[in-house]
Amino acid sequence: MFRIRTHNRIAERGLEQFPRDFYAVGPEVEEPDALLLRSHRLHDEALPDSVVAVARAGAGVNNIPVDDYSRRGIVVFNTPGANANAVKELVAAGLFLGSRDIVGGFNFVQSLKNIDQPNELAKVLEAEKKRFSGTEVAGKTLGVVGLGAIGSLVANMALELGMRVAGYDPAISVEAAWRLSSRVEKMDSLEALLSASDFVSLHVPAIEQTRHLINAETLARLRSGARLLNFAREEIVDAGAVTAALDSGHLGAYVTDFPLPGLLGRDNVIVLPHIGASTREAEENCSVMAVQQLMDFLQHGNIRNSVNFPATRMARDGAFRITFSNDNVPRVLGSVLSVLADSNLNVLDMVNRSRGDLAYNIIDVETAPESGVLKAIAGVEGVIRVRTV
Ligand SMILES: NC(=O)C1=CN([C@@H]2O[C@H](COP(=O)(O)OP(=O)(O)OC[C@H]3O[C@@H](n4cnc5c(N)ncnc54)[C@H](O)[C@@H]3O)[C@@H](O)[C@H]2O)C=CC1
Ligand SMILES: O=C(O)CCC(=O)C(=O)O
Repeated sequence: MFRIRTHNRIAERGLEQFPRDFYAVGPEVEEPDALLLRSHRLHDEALPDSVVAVARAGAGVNNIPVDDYSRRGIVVFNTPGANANAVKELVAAGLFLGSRDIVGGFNFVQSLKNIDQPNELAKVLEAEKKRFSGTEVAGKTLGVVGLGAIGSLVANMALELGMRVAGYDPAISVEAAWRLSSRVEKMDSLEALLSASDFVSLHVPAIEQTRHLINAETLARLRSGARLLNFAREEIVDAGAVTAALDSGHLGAYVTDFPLPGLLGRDNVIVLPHIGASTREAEENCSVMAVQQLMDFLQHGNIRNSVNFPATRMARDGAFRITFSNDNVPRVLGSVLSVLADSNLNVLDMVNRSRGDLAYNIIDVETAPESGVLKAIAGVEGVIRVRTV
């Protein structure tokens, strides 16, 4: 029986893939083998010793202490691209919310609910509508910072709206580069992108290197009146610097999915309650992908879409399987193979992959390994965690 503890609302379409005869799943599950969550924050929360994997049904993993878990051999998964279209569509809305006073106009019309004569209503609307005029996005330049799963879709979408698009991503993946239209102008630096853009949309992960990427200095590079969209994460933007730039008029508007008290109640700030990925389709995609990855890992030891361990997969034909993670240093694999040889276990197949400081191994053996063998493997210097699956 595998035990999965869930946090947040995980779409049923994924959860129903767990065969219930050998999976216990739910928020109250004790001694879980794995956690399945969305934005639930795991920093400062004790992790049960039983956990071997954490699956994030979504893209960002800044709610998970990945470095700490890596040292403990806990495999962290995410679901790359599964919610990208949902975010792209909300960014499209964000562009229009930032360029036309849709929110002001909507609130104004709502405030007229006590006028019951159509003629009188029409008169007030005609007299006041000039207060809510805006600009068009067509012909303007959108700068996209981060051209991964979401940024590349946003860039291509903006071209379809008739915008010019500039992109900046010093570590763009081959896959994202293939997706990107050749009409997107590649910028050499963030500063160059900011000074060329009327709108800027952020699509980078929240990591140490991107904390306050947008600050007083970088905001100063923006064209006067430019609009900033942040559907990535709160910490990428220095909110104090943004409010100062809004107050001075240098920044025309801030549209974000990440509310903070100082941002609320301002005319030129549009704040949404982190709903970028809140569509039925995205929630289902993320849930299905996360569940499939977890099951493949728990039942077969295969790793796909992990943010800390190397992708590792080996076909299975009924053999007994041992998996182990280790520090990526010489002699660990050799010592483990010696343990197997000393125990008369015949190796049928094996795979060894590394990523940075970590390595992961799948070894199929002909006969069932006894618990003493697993203990001996765990005792090899550099081995982090051992399982039989
Ligand atoms: N509002 C919401 O509900 C959602 C927000 N997100 C946020 O969006 C972020 C991006 O998501 P994806 O596009 O799926 O991730 P991704 O991993 O596919 O793309 C991120 C891209 O940012 C680039 N990058 C990293 N540091 C950079 C820097 N300093 N300057 C420029 N580019 C840089 C990377 O090379 C990569 O290509 C997530 O990490 C998450 O924080 C994701 C999904 C939903
Ligand atoms: O699960 C959610 O609603 C948040 C999605 C998100 O922010 C992400 O995937 O990074």
